[in-house]
Amino acid sequence: MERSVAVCNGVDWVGVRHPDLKVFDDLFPTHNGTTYNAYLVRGSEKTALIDTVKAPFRDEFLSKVGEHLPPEKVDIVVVNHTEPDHSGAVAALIERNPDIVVYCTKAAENFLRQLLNRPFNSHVVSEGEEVDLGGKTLRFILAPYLHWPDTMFTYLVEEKVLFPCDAFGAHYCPNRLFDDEIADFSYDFYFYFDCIMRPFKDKIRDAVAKVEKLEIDMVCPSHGPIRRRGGRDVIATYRRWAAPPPQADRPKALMAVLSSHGNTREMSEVIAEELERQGVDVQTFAISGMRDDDYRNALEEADVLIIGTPTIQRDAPPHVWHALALISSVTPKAKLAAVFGSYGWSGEAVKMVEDRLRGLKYKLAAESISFRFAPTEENLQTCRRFAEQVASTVLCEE
Ligand SMILES: Cc1cc2nc3c(=O)[nH]c(=O)nc-3n(C[C@H](O)[C@H](O)[C@H](O)COP(=O)(O)O)c2cc1C
Repeated sequence: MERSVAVCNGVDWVGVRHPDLKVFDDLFPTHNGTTYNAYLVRGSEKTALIDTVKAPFRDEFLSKVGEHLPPEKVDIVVVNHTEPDHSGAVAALIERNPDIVVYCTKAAENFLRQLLNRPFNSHVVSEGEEVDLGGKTLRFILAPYLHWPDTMFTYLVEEKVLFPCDAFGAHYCPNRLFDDEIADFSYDFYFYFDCIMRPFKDKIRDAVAKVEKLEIDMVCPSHGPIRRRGGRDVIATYRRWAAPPPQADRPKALMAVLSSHGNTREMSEVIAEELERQGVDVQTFAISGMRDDDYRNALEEADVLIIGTPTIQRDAPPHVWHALALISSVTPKAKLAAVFGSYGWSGEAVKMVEDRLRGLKYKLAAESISFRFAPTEENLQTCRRFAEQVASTVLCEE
């Protein structure tokens, strides 16, 4: 079994490696495995753990803690975030020491009640609150939605070390622990941001503003290498990746269209032309051939999302559902949408897409329109009025 690793004065890594993991949370591919990082901080009077590990790895984790002190002697376990890959061994700590105190946010305390399903001692922290372990001061920084509502960061004042849980992390399992000992892993660092953090760009900006003020020598995330060399850099990188969309002179419409026989496309062309005439820039994507990333970037700059879909097999086509599924993977600039399309006989798709957008908390900029097969001149005039209505709603929202 591996041993713990000294991080800095009074701090040891007591986490575990999971190099064989192929898919994290049954959701995200992890080509280079991951680590579940946990840290032991020892003051002259008290000892605290910062996060734990996934439950199946609890024995290895407890054995690493045991190199320093019996696990039942740990006074505090700081739960920066309750997701089971970090809180999975809290139950084992409570079993060994029912007096241990869980330091966490209010949301985390609520979540832990349902995750642990047993009584536990807790201390709900407030923004900037500190606990003195005896020459080692832990300060708590609330960072809600990075990436759950419960999240906070912990800062070790004397050593200038930030423990930001999932923020600034990476699913990457090298055989050494520190960034200055291993090869470049910037791809995995970005991939992690993209999968986990990107839907919360506004929250990232809030959290980054708080930690940028701190003196930082090291960033110790809960997954992947410890940043001994590039702590400040990763914070600046997050600031850049989470920047608000650039200011534009005219509002932007993202029009995503699928059209088997050209009927919905014909409608889209008239709608785009009218939107441009009304002062709205239009970026059109052919849904079936687009690159997801181009469309995701466009979602973060668009003032309105317009979906054009035919009805195929009494449904919207799978590519259209995929385009809708991608919305929750980013931070859309606006939650305004419109839907149109052609159909043959039953025409379910437009209404289904409209319902899905409402479920994603979008507001409709205009009443949806749909026509049978090839649009007539009259239908195309309705498309123009639809575009006028969309443009007027967008311009009012500006
Ligand atoms: C494979 C296939 C399945 C279809 N299934 C339906 C359907 O279930 N209900 C319906 O109203 N129209 C259905 N249609 C007809 C199309 O919705 C219609 O042709 C429409 O005008 C296509 O618009 P587009 O050219 O923009 O793709 C189907 C068309 C295709 C090619």
